[in-house]
Amino acid sequence: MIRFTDVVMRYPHAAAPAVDGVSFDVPPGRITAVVGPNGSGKSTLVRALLGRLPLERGAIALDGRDLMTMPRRDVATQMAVVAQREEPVFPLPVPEYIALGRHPHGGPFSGRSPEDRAAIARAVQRADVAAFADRSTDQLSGGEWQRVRIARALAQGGRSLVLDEPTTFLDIAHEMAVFELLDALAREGQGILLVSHQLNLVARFADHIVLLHHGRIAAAGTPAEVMRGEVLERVYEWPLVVSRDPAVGAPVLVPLRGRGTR
Ligand SMILES: Nc1ncnc2c1ncn2[C@@H]1O[C@H](COP(=O)(O)OP(=O)(O)OP(=O)(O)O)[C@@H](O)[C@H]1O
Repeated sequence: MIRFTDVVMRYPHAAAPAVDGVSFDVPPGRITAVVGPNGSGKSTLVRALLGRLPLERGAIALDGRDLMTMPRRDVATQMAVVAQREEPVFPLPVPEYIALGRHPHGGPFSGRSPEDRAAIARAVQRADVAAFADRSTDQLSGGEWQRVRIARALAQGGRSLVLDEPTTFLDIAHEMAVFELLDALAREGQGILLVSHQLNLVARFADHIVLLHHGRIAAAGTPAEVMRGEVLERVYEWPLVVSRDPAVGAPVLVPLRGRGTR
């Protein structure tokens, strides 16, 4: 489980914190989604998990241990992260890139043990990237690269999986496949932390939604509790309505045309 407790984060020389007093849990067996407008602090929380930015205040615990002082290799065996952006410094064959996910688990031959090979094969199958196995990472479309990065995180394994906008660049079928995959992983017991702008899909798949606004939690709870028109309209500063989609039985947000017109 990942636990954020009163987390405050500030970029160097910034007047205001990017994350300001945020507390929530990412328990096993659940999809916890963090949503909010551009610049609301979502990726900054992920940067903390990656150890890229220190906390000004508060704490982040990973399965009860202080994440900020844990050896990064220990962190990597328990939590896999698909960051928002990542360009490989040099091209790698796709299977070798995915095998990097096994690196924290072993020594110099990591990626080659029977256990590693099984984890990699399963990740390739679940992320549906077998078709790119003979390519290198610089020969992929944006969506294909995204899926290969998800495969690397699945190969890495661990009890927690963190994904920052994993369906950017994906077409409808592959986007749905990723949400279905996250749902399956959660039902198998993984704790999923998902940052996404896809509010309607989040409302269908997430168990718990944390809505950030200017670095603070504007609302948190079940999709029905957070997907309320007046809350979302205030946070996103755009006229919208929230209704219930009879086809899928989940709240659905419809942005309206033009500011102030209904
Ligand atoms: N490297 C940085 N240096 C200074 N300020 C930054 C830096 N990265 C982000 N910020 C600021 O911190 C705040 C939170 O940014 P963050 O990237 O966490 O937003 P976000 O919610 O992930 O947005 P988006 O939806 O656009 O990805 C914003 O005000 C942003 O301008």
